[in-house]
Amino acid sequence: MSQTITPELRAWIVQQAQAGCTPESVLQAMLQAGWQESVALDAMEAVLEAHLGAVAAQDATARAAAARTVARAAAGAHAAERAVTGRGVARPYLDLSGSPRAIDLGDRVVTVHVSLRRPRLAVLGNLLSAEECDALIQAAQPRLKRSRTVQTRTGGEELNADRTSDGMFFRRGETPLIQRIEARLSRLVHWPVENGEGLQVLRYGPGAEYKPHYDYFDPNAAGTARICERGGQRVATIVMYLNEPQRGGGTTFPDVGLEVMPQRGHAVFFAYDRPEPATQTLHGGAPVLEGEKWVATKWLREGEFTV
Ligand SMILES: O=C(O)CCC(=O)C(=O)O
Ligand SMILES: [Fe+2]
Repeated sequence: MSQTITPELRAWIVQQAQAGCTPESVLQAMLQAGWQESVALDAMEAVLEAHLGAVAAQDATARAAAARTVARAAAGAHAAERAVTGRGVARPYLDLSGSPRAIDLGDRVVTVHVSLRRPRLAVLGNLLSAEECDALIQAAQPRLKRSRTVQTRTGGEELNADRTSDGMFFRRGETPLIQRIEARLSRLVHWPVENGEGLQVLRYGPGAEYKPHYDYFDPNAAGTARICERGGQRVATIVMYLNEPQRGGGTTFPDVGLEVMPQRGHAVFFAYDRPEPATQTLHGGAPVLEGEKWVATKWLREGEFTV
């Protein structure tokens, strides 16, 4: 069957939500009708969120009650997704309900440029100031070494031919600047500072790249259990751009043909609620063609990452 969201399907989903049907039962009905699970979940979320937006634009009296019902259903769609996929736990997320152009984090107003459902991804602007970017580069520069990647085969670290950048890690909370940025990221994605790994800074020279990879640890690799003793799996990534190479160096997402261009102070957030390719979070740093590229990466774990 065709897996597109028709106007009839939209109307039916909204009707079910307004009639008080549980999101689980709506989802079950869609699965029985032959919908693929991921498409059904996307459809439910998309329709309910869009409906919520439309309701908010209508007159005030009808608005409040209808919005409450549909908001409950939209929240339920997330819950249904977690139930169906065996994920009973919270994950880092951006609050993009109502399609905001900007998110006020208290000390900074971050702009929202692109949001994607699958992979769960957002491109953000103004996450770091130019001064913060420069300060991170300055502090990282003397500590750079050829990048190593965590080796899931053994649980140790090794040089990796797929990754030709230089890198270093700050300790979590290492300096007031790092503390400020970590607290901001925590507010952005509703995730405890303690669940974050130390901030990693990478420098790519001309020709350097990071071939497409997943940030989660391969569940089938022998070393993964050991790595996950400290904080569990990785569940989300925030890549922050600290400068702008002249050409090349975008962050690519081959499953969806997306390339995010490095802009100083901007960032790409993506989340993977299970360690599976179905999350479509395969990504890489494309070769830098001219100039240098600097990024800071924050990896978020399921639980507290002990430093
Ligand atoms: O450099 C990039 O654009 C991507 C970096 C990355 O994938 C990572 O640090 O895990
Ligand atoms: Fe990565």
